[in-house]
Amino acid sequence: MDTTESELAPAVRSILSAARERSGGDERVAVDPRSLPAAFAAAEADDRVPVIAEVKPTSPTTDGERDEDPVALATAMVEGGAAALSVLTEPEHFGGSTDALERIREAVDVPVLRKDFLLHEAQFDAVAADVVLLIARFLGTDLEPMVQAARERGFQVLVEVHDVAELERALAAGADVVGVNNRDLAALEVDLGTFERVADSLPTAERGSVTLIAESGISTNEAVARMRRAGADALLIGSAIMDGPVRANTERLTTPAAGSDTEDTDS
Ligand SMILES: O=C(O)c1ccccc1NCC(=O)[C@H](O)[C@H](O)COP(=O)(O)O
Repeated sequence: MDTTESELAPAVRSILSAARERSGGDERVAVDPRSLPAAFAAAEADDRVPVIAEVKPTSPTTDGERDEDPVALATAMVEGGAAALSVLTEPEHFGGSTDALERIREAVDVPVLRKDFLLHEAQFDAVAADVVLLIARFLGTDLEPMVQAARERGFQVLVEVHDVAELERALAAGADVVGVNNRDLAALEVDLGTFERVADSLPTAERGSVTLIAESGISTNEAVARMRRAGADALLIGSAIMDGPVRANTERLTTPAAGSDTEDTDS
């Protein structure tokens, strides 16, 4: 891990400590994944903003917990126009489960991202998904072998970064889908300028071959437009969809806003 443990918010230290202890599956998983880039292209062709809607029952920065059936939430997100889904499988801090992911993936036909804090290869074998998340900040020199181990099982890989140095490490590890998290996992503060700065540093040679996803803190159509102007091929949105009626929230954020060039005031 690049960041020293003491720099992290206490909640994140607790998440990592639990993640280190979590076991994997008994048998090696082999996946025939639904294509994430194809799902984004299909959304664009249908005039929808490509959004990965996140089933996130709770989190360290959320008050309360949504206890509805995760399959009902996921289905409503797809009905609202989500191109893909992200499902938290972290149980202790996000209220997620591998069982929920399994049931959601059976119920929908869009790609499903497993959102978790994966630190060991065996943890890939806990459940099949179309995409797995690997967080550059927490994997250090293990990033490249973890990317390879995920691909050997058939998973597509979303490598999450937060700054330009992590973007360089992600590209060196062979990432072709990169998520830029606007949430600083050390301080848990959100700044939409993070995506703008990191996307701007993507080398010209990589622009056609890397799918860029803006993650976290996106709650308005103005923020959606701002991330798209900065080069986001897709957006990962959790709280703004989970906070209220998920179908209507997804519909609002996947529908390009009239006047999307208005100045955004989100920080
Ligand atoms: O969301 C949190 O509170 C959180 C706390 C500590 C570590 C990670 C956290 N979130 C992970 C995520 O990346 C988000 O769930 C995801 O990007 C969606 O963000 P948002 O739209 O802001 O819910």
